[in-house]
Amino acid sequence: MILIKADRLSKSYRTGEVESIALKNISFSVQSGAFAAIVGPSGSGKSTLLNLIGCLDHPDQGSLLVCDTNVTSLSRTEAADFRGKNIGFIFQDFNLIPVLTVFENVEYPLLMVRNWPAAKRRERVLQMLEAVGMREQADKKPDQISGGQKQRVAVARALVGEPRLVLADEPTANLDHDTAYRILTLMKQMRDNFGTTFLFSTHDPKIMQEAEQTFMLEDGHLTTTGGAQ
Ligand SMILES: Nc1ncnc2c1ncn2[C@@H]1O[C@H](COP(=O)(O)OP(=O)(O)OP(=O)(O)O)[C@@H](O)[C@H]1O
Repeated sequence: MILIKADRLSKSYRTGEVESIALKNISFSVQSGAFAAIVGPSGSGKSTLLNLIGCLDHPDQGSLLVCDTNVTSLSRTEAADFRGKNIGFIFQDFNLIPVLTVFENVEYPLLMVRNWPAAKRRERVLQMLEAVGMREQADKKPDQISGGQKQRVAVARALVGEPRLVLADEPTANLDHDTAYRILTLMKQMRDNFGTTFLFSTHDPKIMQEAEQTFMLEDGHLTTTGGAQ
């Protein structure tokens, strides 16, 4: 089953008189359960593409289907509702809330988008912390854990609301290679265990090899696709 289908997507940014083309006529699809990477150098359009798929921005042209929804022209409220139900996000700088504990950071999305009783929330958060190997650290604050551990917590937070899709913008950019590799292994394990589709961006060829499907971007053009279509 196809989870993401992009057809001739284009996106430009205008700053004063200057227009920069971030994506030009991008077409591709991602199957449900994929572990896929968008690869390309800095400025090639990776974040722009992830932002469109995550409904954080609109394309100028083309169509985009995500989780059975045409997201091309959702309103802000519709987009927020769609994201809450379907998409988890992982960021390169982890984006944990410093004043909250590990447990509270993972619980946060449930408080925002799920009307679950406290006991059910607690059970789900502990299940996710267990899955990423961070249950013992539940009461610590983000500044008391390592970068790799922070990203483990971020993986748990992304998955806690049972999204169909996780989008990760350079999730390993701030990690050393061994830790980066372990985070990718963890993400793949989560895909295997929960069936969640993962799409992540990277500029690192070594990290790219961990993906089962790759999309290469260069100056806003999709130059190569590899792996399952
Ligand atoms: N908000 C914006 N305003 C103006 N130009 C932008 C904006 N966001 C991105 N761009 C431009 O669009 C192009 C693609 O940028 P994008 O951030 O998507 O690339 P990227 O591959 O994610 O790069 P990086 O790896 O450095 O994050 C670049 O030329 C960039 O300068």
